[in-house]
Amino acid sequence: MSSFENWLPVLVAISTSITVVFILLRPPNSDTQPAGDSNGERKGRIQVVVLGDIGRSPRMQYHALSAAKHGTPVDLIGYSESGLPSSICTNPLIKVHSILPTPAFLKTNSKGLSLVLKPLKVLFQILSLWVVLQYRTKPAKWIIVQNPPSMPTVLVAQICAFLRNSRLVVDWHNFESSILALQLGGRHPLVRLSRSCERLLSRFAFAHFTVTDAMARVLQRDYGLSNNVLPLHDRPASHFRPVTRETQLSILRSLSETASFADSIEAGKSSLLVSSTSWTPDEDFGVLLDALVQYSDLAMTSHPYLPEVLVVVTGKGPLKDHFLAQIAMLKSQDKLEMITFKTSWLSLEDYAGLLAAADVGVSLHKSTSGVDLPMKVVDMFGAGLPVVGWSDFEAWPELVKEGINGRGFKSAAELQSILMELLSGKGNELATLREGAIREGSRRWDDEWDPIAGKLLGLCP
Ligand SMILES: Nc1nc2c(ncn2[C@@H]2O[C@H](COP(=O)(O)OP(=O)(O)O[C@H]3O[C@H](CO)[C@@H](O)[C@H](O)[C@@H]3O)[C@@H](O)[C@H]2O)c(=O)[nH]1
Repeated sequence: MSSFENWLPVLVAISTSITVVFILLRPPNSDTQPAGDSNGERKGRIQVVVLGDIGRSPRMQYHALSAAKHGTPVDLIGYSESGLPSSICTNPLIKVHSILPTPAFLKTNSKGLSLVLKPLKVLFQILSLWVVLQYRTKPAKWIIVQNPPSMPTVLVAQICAFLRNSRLVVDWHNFESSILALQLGGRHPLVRLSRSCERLLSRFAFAHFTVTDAMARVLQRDYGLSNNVLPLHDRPASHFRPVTRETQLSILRSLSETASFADSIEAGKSSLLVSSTSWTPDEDFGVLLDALVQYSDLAMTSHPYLPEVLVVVTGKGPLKDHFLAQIAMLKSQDKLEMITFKTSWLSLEDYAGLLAAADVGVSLHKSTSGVDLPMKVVDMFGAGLPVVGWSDFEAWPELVKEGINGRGFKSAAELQSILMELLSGKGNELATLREGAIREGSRRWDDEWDPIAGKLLGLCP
């Protein structure tokens, strides 16, 4: 495709969105009172917005729960694809508002059709988000919006905040431009356009939360943001917790993914390795497969003392089938004889239990920006699970302390040798890392949120 063709959908989307905004400028229940006025309802109301599946957006759920804990009414806005934890569903202060899902025919991969359908998809997203933010919810004092995606979410939230006199806080999980660069290359015009949009839009926000200190530095240095850039690290929620050996065994027996291995794990003949993912291109499961092929080969030949490994990968997402096909091929070639793979999507309670009962957690998150971090590692620490993760990016040491609560690797060969060290006889190193993980996980989300976000939002001293 020529670069003009690449640009066209974006230009059409931007112009269409601006047109739509002007058409809809005056919502019926608009409220132009200044933020924080005497209107009781509005005074503390917070909207938490993600253009993604709320059930798979734990950080946005945690924002909602924390604000509600301080007595604030919350509108939690996003797609309703996966089930939500009961702490959200039964909370009288949290109201979930579903954004209309994008129709399947607009999600085409065909290059020709995408010229027409991509702008339509963006337009559809703008309209459905707009309807929720402007018509189905009351004006709020604060809007916390997840970035990415920044287009069109942050743009729409920004305009709604302006029209309703709300204060916008951008919650930076990563940069949209760096995710796009993974597919298109860093010099692609769309990537540059996305970076410019992110930069421009972020200027108008009242404040910014970032998932790392390194990300805050990038916003200050490269995006020119000077005020209210607040690192707010992910921390485990209370449902992730370490459990006793007896509870681990009963969890292993109760979960269908692990039940047939429970005795063998108890006897030390098998180990349980867990990874969670959204099956996106920034996680290379090929690295794990390569490492396990080498591990299986050694366990079958020169290192017969190595245990069998049950690998449970949890999560939903686009690349899952590709990964399953790779496993089937390796199995048919007898390259994974010591390894059993299971994939699953579990209830929150079972997911937390699985992490607490496992031997090692694996993170393959490669960080497109270098300054974001995988939330799954935080879940694992909360459950007292040692982590082995891809470490070749700037922010990794902000989360994992080498040899204390986890180990980092930069290649399949390194991962294989770490797994051999940790799993052979489940030696002392694993026990040391487990103690470190429990220590690291003991600082919880509320301990982090209250003094930073709670203070900014006026909910905590
Ligand atoms: N209930 C349930 N949840 C699951 C399951 N498997 C995974 N999850 C959820 O899915 C998350 C992992 O999804 P990813 O999309 O792989 O997230 P990540 O890379 O670990 O971190 C993301 O969020 C960070 C900020 O919070 C970002 O910094 C990072 O870039 C990324 O977007 C887990 O933390 C967990 O909440 C499951 O079986 N059941």
